[in-house]
Order: sequence, then C-alpha cells, then structure tokens
Amino acid sequence: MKPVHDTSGASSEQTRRTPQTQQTQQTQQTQQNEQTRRTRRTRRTEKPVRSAKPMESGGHPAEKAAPESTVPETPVTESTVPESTGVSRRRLLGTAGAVGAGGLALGAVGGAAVRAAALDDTPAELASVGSTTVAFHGEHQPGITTPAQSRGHLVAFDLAPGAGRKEAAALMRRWSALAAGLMDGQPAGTDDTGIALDAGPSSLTLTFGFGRTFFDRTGLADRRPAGLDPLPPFSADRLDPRRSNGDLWIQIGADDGLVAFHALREIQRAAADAARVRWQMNGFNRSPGATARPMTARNLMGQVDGTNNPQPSDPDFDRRIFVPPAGAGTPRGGTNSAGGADDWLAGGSYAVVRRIRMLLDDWERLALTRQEEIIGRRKADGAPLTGGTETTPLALDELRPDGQPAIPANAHARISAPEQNGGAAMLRRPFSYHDGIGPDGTPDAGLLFVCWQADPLRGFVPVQRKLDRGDALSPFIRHEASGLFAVPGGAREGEYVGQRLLES
Ligand SMILES: C=CC1=C(C)c2cc3[nH]c(cc4nc(cc5[nH]c(cc1n2)c(C)c5CCC(=O)O)C(CCC(=O)O)=C4C)c(C)c3C=C
Ligand SMILES: [Fe+2]
Repeated sequence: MKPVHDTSGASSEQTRRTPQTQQTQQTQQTQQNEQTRRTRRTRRTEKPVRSAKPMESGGHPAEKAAPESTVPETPVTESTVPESTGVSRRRLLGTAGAVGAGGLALGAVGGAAVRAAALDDTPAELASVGSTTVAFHGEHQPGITTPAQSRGHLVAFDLAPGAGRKEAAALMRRWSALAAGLMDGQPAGTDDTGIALDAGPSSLTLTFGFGRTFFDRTGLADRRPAGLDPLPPFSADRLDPRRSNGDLWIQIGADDGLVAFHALREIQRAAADAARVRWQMNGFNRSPGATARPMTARNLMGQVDGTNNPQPSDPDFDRRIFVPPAGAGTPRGGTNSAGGADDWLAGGSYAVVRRIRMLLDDWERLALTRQEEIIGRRKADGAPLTGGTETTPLALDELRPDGQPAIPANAHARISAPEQNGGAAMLRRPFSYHDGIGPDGTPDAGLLFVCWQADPLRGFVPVQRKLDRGDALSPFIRHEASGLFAVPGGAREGEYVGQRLLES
C-alpha cells in the first residue's frame, strides 16, 4: 500500500515546493483549514528515517558550539531527493505497529526478531505520516503556515544567570543546527536519546521566538521591536506569571508523539548551561487521516475551530501575518524601541500564546442551541447560524422574525470578526491540551491558543479587548497564562535563526 498525501498549497516558502492540485474553491478553503492542507512534502526515501548512525557532524550539539557547517549545506528538497522505492526494512523494524509493505507484519516484534531482521535491507514503505518533511530554511520559519500537527509542545526558556549575547548567539546556532537536522529526519548527534529512532520526520517543525526580556539580557534593548510592548491587562485574565512569557520560546509540532517529544528533549539537552526551562506545555490536535475526508479540526468544546482564519491565498495575508522588510513606511511591528526601522525581523511574525482553560462541566450543561448562540455557528458543521455551509460568510446584519440579530450581538464569531475590529486579523494555530483531572473532578483542559500577526496591536489586542468586554464565551473559559514573542524570519542556508539580530 503506497502512502498518499494531499499536498495542496499555501504561500510559505515551504509550500512553494509543494505540488499544487486542481480543486474547487470550496475544497481549497476547507483544505487550507485542516491537516491535508499540508505545507509539506511527502516522499519515500531512506534519508529522513533516523538510524542509529549519528550525523557526520559529530556529537550532541550541546557539547560544542556547532560551526555553521553543521547546518546541512544542501537542504533536502524535492529535487535533491533521489527517487527511491522505499526505506529499508532494517530501519522500519522495531517501530511497533508500523505499516509494513511487502507483506511485513510488524505488530509485536520482540528484541531478538528485531536484531535478526536488522540484517535484512529489503526496501519497505514508510507510512506517509512519517515521511512527510517540512523545510527548515526559507523566508519564514516553519510552523506558522504549516498546518497544525497532531502533537505540540510549547516551551519557554530563560537565559541562565551570566549568559548574555555571546551565549545566546551560540545557543541559537546550536538549536538551529539541531532543528534543521531533526526536521530532516536525522538523529541529534552521537548521543541521540534514540526516542525517535526508526521514525521519519513526521512533519516536525521547530519555531523559535524571542520574548521582551531577551533583549535586556543580551544588551539589545535598543533593538527590541515595538510589537513586544507588553500586552495590556484584560479584566478576565487569571494569569500565572511563572507560566507566562520568557526570554526564549520554541513551538514544536509533529504528527508523531515520539518525534515531537524527542525534539523537545534534544532542545532541552542542547540548551546545556546557557538556558533553563521556564515553562512547558503539551498540546494535541486531530491525527492525519482520522477523518474520512479533510475537515477543519474541532476543539475540546466540540466546535469546528479555525474556519475563518486568514488564508495564505488572501491578497493581504502576508501584510497581516508577516513583518515586512524595513523601508519607507515600515509598520509598527517592524520598528525597534529606538524608533528606527529594523530588518532582523523581516519575514518574521509575532506569536501570542495563551493557555485558555475551558470550564467544560459548565459548557456541557448547556443545551445545544445555547452553545450555538454563544459561538454564532452550528456545532455539527460549523456553518453560520444564518445558514449555508461552514465556509459561508456570516450574515451579521440578518434579523430573526422577532427582530433580534440571527447571530447574537455577543456571539464569539461576531465579536471576533475582522469587520467588527477595524480589520484586525490574526492566524490562529492552536493546540488542545489536557493536563489531567483536578481535585474537584474537573478536567484541566482547553486551548493552547497560538496566534500569528505582523503586529499584536493590530491583531490579538483589539480583538481580545472586545472579547473581554462582552464575549458570550467568556463565562466558560479562563485565560491562565500568556506569552508574547517576536519570531524572526526563516534562517537562510548557512544561517541560524536570529543571526541578523545577534551578529549585527
Ligand atoms: C483574541 C483572540 C481570540 C481568542 C482568545 C479566542 C478564543 C477562543 N475561540 C474559540 C472558538 C472559536 N473561535 C472562533 C472564531 C474566531 N475566534 C477568534 C479569535 C479568538 N478566539 C477569531 C478572530 C475568530 C474568527 C472570527 C471570524 O472572522 O469569523 C470560532 C468559529 C469558527 C472559526 O472561524 O474558527 C470558534 C468555534 C474558543 C473555544 C476559544 C477559547 C478557548
Ligand atoms: Fe475564537
């Protein structure tokens, strides 16, 4: 059975290498909202499958400041990947439950069997979930327009006492080399933990951001971008400062739990003495292939969530989501605290991160019609209460026979719509989370809300201000942690993320 993966398009650098398929407009819109709208490539090759053999560049990146050459000089692209019939069985065996081709049944393989089979190099197929790769290098960092993966880890670090700009630069160099290798399916070095051995890259992405305090710690306060001004307080905030902000932030996503955790663990190990974990959160989304057809994901309240995201095909998408190059009329998100236009953030973005707990017991007590009024959309298919399908625009002016708005005045979808907020828009790319059941019996579950914009003051802030004043959803959610991070543009070949800031 050959893995088949729809790789229809989006506008990122990664996406441009993705073959486009012919689709109707509606199909395109739906696909852009879910897992098969992959900004990824699927390939069958030995290269992305980690073997126990280490990268040629040597030991674990934490052991030495990796020279630039440890970033693979040639990115693996569609054109550089040799055509191959499949990965070797040696590398697949040991992956419990892996899809075997050529009659391989790999369910319960014992250690001896694995060792015996390891001598056999018969090619076999790697399931498409594992073999899908996202490019590390590009105009933008991966993990922004890349469709949300089924597993996510968010982790914030603070630089260690005494660590400054030099140590931060060395750390970003190490982390970038590590990220490029892991996203390409390579092990972390000679002492790789082995957590992801046998698996392909599984759409792994690592995205790096800098918090406000990073600029003080590195002596770069005059280069701090204006978009990192602290978010205003909101009346409903119940924020835990220990789980908020941080000098450095990394978003990890993958379509395999072991691949995602492996990246998290190797990132922490590579931090070595330079930085310490401040907080860490785990999230999830629907797995690729879980639904019979491509669909927008649901959140833990059961709602279809993500329908009205800006689309990469929108003419103003880049302007809304990415910081433009410095120049005449550079918008606020691209200026620094000294008032000058700064270029290190060009092609970058701002991530607002909120841990939003859902009060699920209260929510689930509501009648379906009430739940739908609160959002302004039908639960079953995400269509507006004014009718149509999921992708039909909200008819905000429509009245019911009793003269009331068909989409209530305080409905979440109405209040957060760009046309109600002076055009303010953001790209929402959340993960759900579940951190167990509390002593009171209620689940500690909700949304790791991550949204992307060229300037938080024109994206998250005005919308959240409005939601804070009158969102019907507010009684059922609680904002418990918050972070704001400037996410540099993508690293070019031979460059590390943030180099244009740290070395200029
Ligand atoms: C400040 C920004 C937002 C926060 C915080 C937020 C929290 C939040 N949202 C849902 C569920 C849904 N949101 C939906 C739409 C939607 N939400 C925001 C912004 C925030 N949401 C925007 C900008 C939009 C799009 C509005 C539009 O243009 O129509 C929807 C409807 C479907 C969709 O378009 O995605 C749902 C459902 C939850 C549960 C939540 C906090 C836990
Ligand atoms: Fe929302």
